Amino acid sequence: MTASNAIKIAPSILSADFAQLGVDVRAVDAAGADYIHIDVMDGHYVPNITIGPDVVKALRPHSDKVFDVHLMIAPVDPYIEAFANAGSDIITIHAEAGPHLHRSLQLIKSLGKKAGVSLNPSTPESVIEYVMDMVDLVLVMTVNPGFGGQKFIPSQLEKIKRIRKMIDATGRDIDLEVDGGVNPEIAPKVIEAGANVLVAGSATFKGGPSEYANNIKAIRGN
Ligand SMILES: O=C(CO)[C@@H](O)[C@H](O)COP(=O)(O)O
Ligand SMILES: [Co+2]
Repeated sequence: MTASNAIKIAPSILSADFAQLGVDVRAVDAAGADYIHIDVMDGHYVPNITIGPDVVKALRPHSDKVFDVHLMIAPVDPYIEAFANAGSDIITIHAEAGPHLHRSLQLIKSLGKKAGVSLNPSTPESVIEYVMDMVDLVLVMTVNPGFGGQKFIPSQLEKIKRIRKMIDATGRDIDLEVDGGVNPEIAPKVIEAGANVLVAGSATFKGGPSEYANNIKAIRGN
């Protein structure tokens, strides 16, 4: 395995202590996180409300790690620039949320950010066929979006395998990220299927700050 396809762990701060998010971002950074996964929910596209661009901006000075911003917003286009300006490195949108996927990806790229597309468990991989030349990351949701702490949906392993083939066929360095219910037992299965970025919320933050490094190590499998 080369450095470019080494496994990356992206703690989802949805499971952090919201009363001291900056402290928890520093803690997972120091504990070995590769990306900081930030779940943005609008109470419309998903049945939960989390954080906005001002919070991303406030967190930015707390870590130099990649800010992997997962936007669960519809329509998402009016908010992309604010999240870019807030310090996002990767901006991931849901395939159906733009509402025009190609246009949304063009916007993200025009702002100089890496662009990701997220697929819900019921969304087929065919929706990304004609935008593969624009994406830097494909996110496979292995739970329905909206909440942390849900159970991994095994049917998504086949989708991960198919997307790995689509990515390899491009010859480009595109992250294949898996999000939802990932823990040390599930991690080897999604890696085997072809994922290289593992989001983990509850499995990273369980047990409190003294456990973050052990938890990340256990998910990474070393
Ligand atoms: O985007 C989402 C949920 O919509 C995720 O990022 C979850 O927050 C991951 O949490 P765990 O399933 O790992 O607890
Ligand atoms: Co997420």
